[in-house]
Amino acid sequence: MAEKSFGARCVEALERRGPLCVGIDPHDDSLREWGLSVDVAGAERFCMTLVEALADEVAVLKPQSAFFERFGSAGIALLERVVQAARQAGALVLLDVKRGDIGSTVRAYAQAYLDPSSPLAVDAVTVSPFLGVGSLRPMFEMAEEHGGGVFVLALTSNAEGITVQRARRKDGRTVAQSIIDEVRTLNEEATGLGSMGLVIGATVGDCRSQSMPPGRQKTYGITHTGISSGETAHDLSGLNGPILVPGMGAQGGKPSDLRRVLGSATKYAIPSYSREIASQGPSVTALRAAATTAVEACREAIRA
Ligand SMILES: O=c1ccn([C@@H]2O[C@H](COP(=O)(O)O)[C@@H](O)[C@H]2O)c(=O)[nH]1
Repeated sequence: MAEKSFGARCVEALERRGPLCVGIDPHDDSLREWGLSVDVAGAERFCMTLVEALADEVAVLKPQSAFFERFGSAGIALLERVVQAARQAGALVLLDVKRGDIGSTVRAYAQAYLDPSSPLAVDAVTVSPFLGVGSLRPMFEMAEEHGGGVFVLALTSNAEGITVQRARRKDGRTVAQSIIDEVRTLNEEATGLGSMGLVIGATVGDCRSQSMPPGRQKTYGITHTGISSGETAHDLSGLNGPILVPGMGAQGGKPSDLRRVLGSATKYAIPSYSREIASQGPSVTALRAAATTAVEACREAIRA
């Protein structure tokens, strides 16, 4: 049993370091922009420079597993080194790996990422709920047991997600809302912030805001079918979990979107930038300055 839950560690990190996650995505283009070779050696230089610049200042670092997996076993070995270096320097590491499968297989994924004895153990992972949130139970259990966190995709930042995530169920809720509701239930017993989070892109529609005029609120009832494409009207009240907010920067999301998309749940938002911050490298000083600018803008937007 871990000493502290991921929720508690997340609160501490966000309070001490500010609301920011920086993605470690060794894209071909990013490697070239830094004058690096598009291979494991180039990716290693890229990732370790980001770790050197940011791991002792930024609350959460988020390696994107795909960019490592593409190099085969050498890429996975690099991912292990990056995770270890980032955690040693004090950042929480959220592995963006979006796993999901039948429960018995999810258990193996949970062992891979959330069992502290695994070579690839991280603080938290992203998971895909599209085989049913219930199929992810072994991941939630492993997280509870070892103080890990799980971020469930609900409203992703890409436009293609809309057709699936905003589809309406027979009970009138969107698929996304039903995922949000299941994650809310998982956090019900938590003392302090729960460890089960959501992924909600900065580019999605407005949440169901308590500050909306009453006349407008009515249109967001669960049986309503006329929500425009700009309003997902998701209800995050009582979630009591952290929310990873990708889509910031390169995909067009801005700090001023946080309130619109998350409403009062903005308190535990973790806005996430990958390419935009990396584009300021390879200078360590410039990377730090970019992270400082981003965290200050997000902090200000969350406070507003
Ligand atoms: O809804 C989602 C979920 C995950 N991502 C991931 O975040 C980064 C975004 O990179 P940028 O360079 O900041 O656009 C990337 O790893 C995605 O796989 C997301 O974009 N949207």
